[in-house]
Amino acid sequence: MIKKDEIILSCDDISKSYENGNSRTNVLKHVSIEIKNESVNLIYGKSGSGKTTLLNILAGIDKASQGNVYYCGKRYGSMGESKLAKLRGNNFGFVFQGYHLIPRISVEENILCPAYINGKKYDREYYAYLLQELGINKLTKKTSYQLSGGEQQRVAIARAMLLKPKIVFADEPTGNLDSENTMIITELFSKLNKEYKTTYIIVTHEENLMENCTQTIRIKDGEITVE
Ligand SMILES: Nc1ncnc2c1ncn2[C@@H]1O[C@H](COP(=O)(O)OP(=O)(O)OP(=O)(O)O)[C@@H](O)[C@H]1O
Repeated sequence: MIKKDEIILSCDDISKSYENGNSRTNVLKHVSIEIKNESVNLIYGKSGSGKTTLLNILAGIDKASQGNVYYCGKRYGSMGESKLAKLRGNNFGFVFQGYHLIPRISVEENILCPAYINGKKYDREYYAYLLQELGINKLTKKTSYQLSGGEQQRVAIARAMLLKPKIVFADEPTGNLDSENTMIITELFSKLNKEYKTTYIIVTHEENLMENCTQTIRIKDGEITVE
């Protein structure tokens, strides 16, 4: 049991279902989770088990059919859309499945996007540090068309980290990457967790993706399972 003041994010009895004509699919069933501040959390399960749906609801970019999500004790449902967008912009970083880079602008502009969108200054030294750590400093003038999958993923990760978010939500950040790229990324996550106290919520197919993770949330057919 985590102490109340140590919980940065939680959800309480979340369910999500989709109506399709006469049929109804229950994708998440009564999910309750507590995420400790400065922790590393894996959401692990098979394809179709509901991991992405859960991640998106925790990040406030999708809505549950039932139940509540709380950031530092504040309920998403009690905030309007613009307040929730502000909360996301100020506190969250996102690594989406499939990168979601903007195609026609440069790598540098892609990485700096969160600063432009949220009207925020960024730390230039830290930006250079991210480029160095991720091995993408020679790519900044290229566009995403000119990058390999692994390079695109590392750019997407630099973008997620730029504003030193309190929580990074990462959907399969190392999916389809080779072991070298996977190591670069998980080592950076561990470093930033220690140095900048970043909390991670990572969707993965790889149960042993990171050593020293705080908790592994196992999900099967939309339900949390304890093994
Ligand atoms: N908009 C939607 N309408 C209907 N069903 C949906 C919708 N979005 C997701 N689903 C279903 O919900 C289930 C869970 O999907 P989700 O993407 O959360 O799984 P996942 O565990 O992340 O899968 P993967 O590892 O393959 O990405 C799947 O069966 C999917 O088909």
